[in-house]
Amino acid sequence: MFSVKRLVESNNLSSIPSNYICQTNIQDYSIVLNETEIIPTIDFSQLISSNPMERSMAIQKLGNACRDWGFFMLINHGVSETLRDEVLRTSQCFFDLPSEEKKEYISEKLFDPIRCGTSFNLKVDKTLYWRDYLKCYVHPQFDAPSKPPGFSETLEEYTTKSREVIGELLKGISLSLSLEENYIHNMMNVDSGSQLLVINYYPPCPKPELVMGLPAHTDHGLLTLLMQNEHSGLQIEHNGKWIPVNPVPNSFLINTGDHLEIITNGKYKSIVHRAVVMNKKAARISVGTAHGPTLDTIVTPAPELLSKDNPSAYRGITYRDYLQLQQSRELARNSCLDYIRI
Ligand SMILES: O=C(O)CCC(=O)C(=O)O
Ligand SMILES: [Fe+2]
Repeated sequence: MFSVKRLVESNNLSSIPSNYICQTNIQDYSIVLNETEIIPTIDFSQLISSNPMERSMAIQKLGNACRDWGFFMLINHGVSETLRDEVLRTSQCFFDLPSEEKKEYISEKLFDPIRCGTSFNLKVDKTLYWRDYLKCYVHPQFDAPSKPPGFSETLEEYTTKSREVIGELLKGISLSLSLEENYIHNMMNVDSGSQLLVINYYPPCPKPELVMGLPAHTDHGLLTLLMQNEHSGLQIEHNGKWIPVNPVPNSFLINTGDHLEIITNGKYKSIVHRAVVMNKKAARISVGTAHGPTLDTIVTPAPELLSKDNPSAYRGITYRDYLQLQQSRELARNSCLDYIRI
């Protein structure tokens, strides 16, 4: 399999092949950083609290985080550290498998249930990105590689738990918009919705400042739930600056996706983020689950949120067509949302 991990392991790399050198990366670095900015933290236990006062305050905080940041850390979510560690450990084992054993999963077909590959989309990428990936659709039907032992079972348990967490967050988000608790669930067919697991593997790099793990982009779907191993690399764009994210241990990172932006008619914007490579010695692993509607759902702004002063700003499009649109283009900060904006 064509992979950055193999490239790094097979050559004693001291220089970076020219097709990986990212032109914009270095100058981009100059706008990085303002560590004093405080990324919001949401306490999941308060969001599901039986104390109405506590819950309503948490919902308000959640709404503010979605409106002002499109990004927050989630603590006290109830997913055990053991399970998270096992996901990371078995993911490493998957990427360590000999190429022969991963061959059957190599695919660039968007709707193949299991796909592994490198960069973003080799058909359209002008520069190659310093990441290998495994993507599996885990809902409504669960699919995952049968190797290494225990991988599939661990992923099934983890992705079920992450769906439960996202389900509660979406209830809180509906309420934060003064909609009925199950509004987004019903409108987006969330219970039978699509969930895509993406495991990113960023190998060590001798000159990390020259490459990019994933360029600036937004995620499709309603919400993405992300965790990572001990190495950093995620940056989010906030008020025109790149903010490096150093997650609180054991927290999840949650970001709003394009489809939450559509249904809220732009109130909760899909956040631009990217993954830089920072490590010369160790690999970074991040595990994301993107939660969306069913593929056939036509996503439009919620009529309840529209008015004469706030007319619909997005054309309706099925989730399937949107995914196809995203895959046909380079990954870019100007998300496919530009294409459906009215
Ligand atoms: O690796 C990360 O932290 C971010 C990954 C990401 O943005 C993605 O998979 O869409
Ligand atoms: Fe992303």
